[in-house]
Amino acid sequence: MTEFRIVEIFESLQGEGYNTGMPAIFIRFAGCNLNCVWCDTNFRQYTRFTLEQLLTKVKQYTSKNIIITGGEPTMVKALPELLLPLKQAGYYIAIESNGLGKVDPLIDYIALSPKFCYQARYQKIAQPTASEVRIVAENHADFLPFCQYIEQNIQAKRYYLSPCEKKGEFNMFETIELLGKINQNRNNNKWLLSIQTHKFANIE
Ligand SMILES: Nc1nc2[nH]cc(C(=O)O)c2c(=O)[nH]1
Ligand code: SF4
Ligand SMILES: [Mg+2]
Repeated sequence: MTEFRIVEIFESLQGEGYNTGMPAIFIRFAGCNLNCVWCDTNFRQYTRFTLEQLLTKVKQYTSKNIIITGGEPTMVKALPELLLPLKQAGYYIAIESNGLGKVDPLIDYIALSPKFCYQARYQKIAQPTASEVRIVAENHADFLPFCQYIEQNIQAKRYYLSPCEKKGEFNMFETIELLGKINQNRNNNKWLLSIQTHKFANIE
């Protein structure tokens, strides 16, 4: 029987990107194909859930929005087995992915966060379309060329830079400075700022 490796399930508000404030049930899957030094998620500790246990748990919450996250949820082979019954039950499903895997077509909203620290891995683009792209801002001479490369190769409605949290500090100045540079000489289709607002609101 299929088992899902789940780090946590909780109901909260989307903290990041265009849907900030949207109530949602977060399903955090274990496992990731990357190992970013500033990763804020323990994706190695998990509990096993059967499909039935997972669906029962989800239905205990009030929200009709689901955010599939991780870890890296595109690595979860059995994901379609979960997505189909969730869609049939009327849930709106969003995903948070690093963009290295293909996103299932049943997903309604795709947020991709390509990682500059693994830029060589993005030479081949697995998922060339998204609802939004969010890149964690890094202070490096090659960072903005990476953002431009992603903008050219992943077609999205919106592009964001997001401050990076290291040891409880956000590189806010660096981030807005980078935004200024990438938006120089453009009025529309600007890159936007995405903040992990849940960390300031002290919610999950
Ligand atoms: N509130 C809240 N919003 C989020 N958006 C993306 C998250 C993630 O960890 O993928 C996250 C998270 O962990 N909490
Ligand atoms: S891709 Fe995301 S979950 Fe995976 S190591 Fe990097 S920050 Fe952590
Ligand atoms: Mg998080």
